[in-house]
Order: sequence, then structure tokens, then C-alpha cells
Amino acid sequence: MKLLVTGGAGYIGSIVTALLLDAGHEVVVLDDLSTGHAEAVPSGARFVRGRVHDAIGEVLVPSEGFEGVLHFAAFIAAGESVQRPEKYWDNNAIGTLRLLEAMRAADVRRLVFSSTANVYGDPDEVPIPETAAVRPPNPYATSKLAADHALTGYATAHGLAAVSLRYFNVAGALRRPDGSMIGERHDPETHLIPIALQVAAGRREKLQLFGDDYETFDGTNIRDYIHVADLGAAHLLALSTMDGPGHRVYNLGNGTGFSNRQVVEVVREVTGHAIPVEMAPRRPGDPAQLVASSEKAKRELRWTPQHPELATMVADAWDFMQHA
Ligand SMILES: NC(=O)c1ccc[n+]([C@@H]2O[C@H](COP(=O)([O-])OP(=O)(O)OC[C@H]3O[C@@H](n4cnc5c(N)ncnc54)[C@H](O)[C@@H]3O)[C@@H](O)[C@H]2O)c1
Ligand SMILES: O=c1ccn([C@@H]2O[C@H](COP(=O)(O)OP(=O)(O)O[C@H]3O[C@H](CO)[C@@H](O)[C@H](O)[C@H]3O)[C@@H](O)[C@H]2O)c(=O)[nH]1
Repeated sequence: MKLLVTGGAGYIGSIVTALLLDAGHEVVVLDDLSTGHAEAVPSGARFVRGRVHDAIGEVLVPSEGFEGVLHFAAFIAAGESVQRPEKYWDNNAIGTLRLLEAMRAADVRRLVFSSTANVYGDPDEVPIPETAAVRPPNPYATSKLAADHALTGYATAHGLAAVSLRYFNVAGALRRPDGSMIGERHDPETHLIPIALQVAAGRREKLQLFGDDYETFDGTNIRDYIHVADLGAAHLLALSTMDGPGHRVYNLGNGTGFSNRQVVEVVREVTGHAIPVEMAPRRPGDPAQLVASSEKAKRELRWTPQHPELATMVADAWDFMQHA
């Protein structure tokens, strides 16, 4: 297929672009490099630098013959979104609407959307199924949920075939057949694993742990980590199962929760380095516990994670960090 990937210079978008190219698809990447890196766009993809809001109408034209879109472009820091909700509503909700309108104008009907586990907030049941109540705990999650709802409306009214993949916490790096790696390079970094690895690498003095008074077994937040290569594979499966109008939602995680303290321990074990930790206040907008039930994806997409161990994800991210 000929596919447009928004956000393809970012962490997950660049990795999915590589997997799409490996599978024989033709890919055009649209990215404004607000948080991404031009050199992360895999060779083989055509790169257009531009912001979805401004450039999508020029890129997604009928004469290009796109058959689908994978929409990664977004701002992703839940903590920052509490301080700057306007930034998140504009980029994540309005950006998605601009994309949907451009797709309608160009009659492009397939969309895979990066939704998030964050929409569930503090859930009633763990592991969390797709049928759980949504209680977005911060503007990042609300802006993503708004986009999810827009997809449902466009599927009903305008014949869109859409899949929202609700990623839990993504980690690790992709090893390419030639031995090179693609991984996470956010600046500033906000995610727990790469920050802990930066401490291990001596690039930071210590790690701050945000809150140890949550109602969890050791007081710190619990998250479910998914290897970025497994996540990428789910995108290809989602694309291959799109056969008509409708909006489907899938949770993608491993069903195992790790507390923030446990994550730090795994980073210590994998790297062999001390990780000095300092307790800090809770980060506003953090749900206590997010652990996925991905039974629906396993059943309907025939998705089987190949790298479910947290230690593998940490080791791959560590490898990438040392070679980047
Ligand atoms: N990283 C995670 O753990 C995680 C978990 C759940 C969901 N997600 C979702 O996955 C997607 C990708 O996340 P990531 O970790 O790769 O983030 P990232 O910041 O590495 O990548 C996002 C990319 O989108 C680009 N971008 C942002 N706004 C844009 C715009 N308006 N127009 C054009 N380009 C734009 C950025 O330059 C960047 O290259 C996001 O939608 C995010 O919400 C990520
Ligand atoms: O320096 C740090 C960084 C993070 N944390 C904690 O570590 C946990 C994980 O945080 P982080 O790695 O920032 O991820 P999340 O906030 O869980 O969000 C990620 O995972 C979500 C899906 O669950 C995605 O939607 C988001 O885009 C993505 O940033 C949270 O309890 C944080 O408070 C710390 O204690 N210290």
C-alpha cells in the first residue's frame, strides 16, 4: 500500500515506518520535527517536513493515491499537559480533525491512530479491557480521547475504516537487519526508563521518583511496558484487517504491571550500574495503575508479543543509548 505516516521522525513512528518499508509498503512521512529527528526517518521513505495542521492538505492530495494513514504526530507528555492544556488540545485533538478532513477530501479511508492507555485513568478493573470506563486524568488523555471519539463519528458518517491502538508504556528499540538500531531520543526526556538509563550512563546524577504514597503495593505507580517492536507489529496487523467502515479499539500491553521502583531495579540489574533515587512529590495527572488486557488484539488481530520481558526492553533501550 501507499501510506502516509504522520510523526514518522519520532520514536514510534520511525520504527513503524521501518517495519512498513520492510513489509514492502511505500511510505511518505510528514513530520514538523517539533520533537522528532530528520535522521530518524528510515531511508526508503519520502520525508516531507511540515505541521499536520498546515501541510496535510498539500500532502494528502488525490493524485498521490494514498491508501491509508498512520497518525502518530502528537505531543505526548501527560505531566506537561496539566500545565499546558492548550498545547495538547491544539496538537492532538485539532491536528487529528485537520487530518480527518483532509482524508475525507482526498477520499482516503484507512486510518491507524495512536491512542493511549492514559484514557482509562484510574480503572475499576485490572487488567483493563477496552470496555472499561474512560476517565482521562490529564489534558493529554482528554485530547487523545476526543480524537478517538472523532474517529467513531467519521466512521459512522463518512465511511472511515479506523483502528485506535491504545498503547500502554512503550519501551525498547528496534534492531534492524543490518545491525543498526532505532530508538527513543526525546529532548528533554520525560519517560522513566530512558531517564533511569541516562543515570546509569552517567548523564544524570539521579532519578527522581514521583510519589511513593499511591495505593499500590510499594506506593509507586504501576505501568505495563510493551516492546516497541511488538507494538510496531500490531500496526501492520491492524492495517491488514481493515476491510470496511467502522472504528475498532485495541489495548496493547503485556498484562504485567511493574511499579516504578521495580523498573529502577530492572535497570540496575540490566546495566550493572547504581541508580541513585530521590523521592519527589506526585506528578499531577498520573494514574496510579495502568495494566492492559490485550486479549482482544490477540484474538482479532492475531497479535503475539515476541518480547514480553521488561529486561529485554531495558537491554535494547540500553544498547541503543550506548550506540546513539
Ligand atoms: N511513547 C509512549 O509510551 C506512548 C504511549 C501511548 C501512546 N503514545 C502515542 O504514540 C505516538 C508517538 O509517540 P512517540 O513516543 O513516538 O512520540 P515522539 O514525540 O517521539 O514522536 C511524535 C512525532 O510527531 C511529530 N509531530 C508532533 N506534532 C506534529 C504535528 N502537528 N505535525 C507534524 N508532526 C508532528 C514530532 O516531531 C515527532 O517526530 C503519539 O501519538 C503518542 O501519543 C506513545
Ligand atoms: O523522572 C521520572 C519520570 C517518570 N516517573 C514516573 O514513571 C511512571 C511512568 O512515567 P512516564 O515514563 O513519563 O510514562 P507515562 O506518564 O505513564 O506515559 C507514557 O505512557 C502513556 C501510556 O500509558 C502514554 O500515553 C504517554 O504518552 C507516555 O508518555 C509515572 O508514574 C511517572 O510519574 C518518575 O517517577 N520519574
